[in-house]
Amino acid sequence: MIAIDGLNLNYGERIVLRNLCFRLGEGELVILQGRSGSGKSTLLKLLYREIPHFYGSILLDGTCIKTMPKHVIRRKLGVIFQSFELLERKTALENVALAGEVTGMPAKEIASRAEALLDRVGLTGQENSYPHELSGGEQQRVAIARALLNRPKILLADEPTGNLDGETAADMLSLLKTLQDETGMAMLLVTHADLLASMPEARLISMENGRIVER
Ligand SMILES: Nc1ncnc2c1ncn2[C@@H]1O[C@H](COP(=O)(O)OP(=O)(O)OP(=O)(O)O)[C@@H](O)[C@H]1O
Repeated sequence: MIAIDGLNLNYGERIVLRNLCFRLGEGELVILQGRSGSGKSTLLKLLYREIPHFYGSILLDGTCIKTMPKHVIRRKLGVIFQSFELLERKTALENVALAGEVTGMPAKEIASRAEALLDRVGLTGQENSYPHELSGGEQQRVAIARALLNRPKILLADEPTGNLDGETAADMLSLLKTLQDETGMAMLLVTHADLLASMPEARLISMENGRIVER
């Protein structure tokens, strides 16, 4: 589903990714670790095209991502961030709905999917709350619902529990794992947390010297 070969990326003089190769298969769960500043977020940003320029090859379902319109990538890839990144002036439901608006989904379908997803992540009754009225864990649940609205085949999660306390973080990871099992999507999870115990089936990789190393 994702095939990366010979990926190189510099920020000025700083070489971040060097000749990186990586494969993510259908339904696979991969945990990416590595030192701060090693390039983990950069790799995810390249995948969802927040960073448009790079040297090398990134294929998504066999197609080079440089040739794919952004809305097509958004349909294939869901993304969750450490800082949730919800729009403050929009309600939980509106934040989730946005993901369907950018990919051109019909309004009726957006509404029914968004409500079902908020329900699924445990936010029934809070559809009309604004982000500042929600706890960190609840905001991350909204972000998860938003990431799943387009039923992506791949979920990218960049430190999704970094801003949550230990217990809430564990709940969030268990929710992500359950949703992954239910949907069959692949998941690439960047995290510092020690998850081996809670996700024993995960493939563990790390970013070292600009490359991916299997662990
Ligand atoms: N926009 C940018 N301009 C210049 N340098 C950048 C930019 N973004 C990231 N970097 C640098 O690229 C390197 C990799 O950053 P990246 O955020 O990918 O690391 P990371 O592994 O995700 O780190 P962390 O675990 O701390 O989030 C770092 O040295 C960082 O300072």
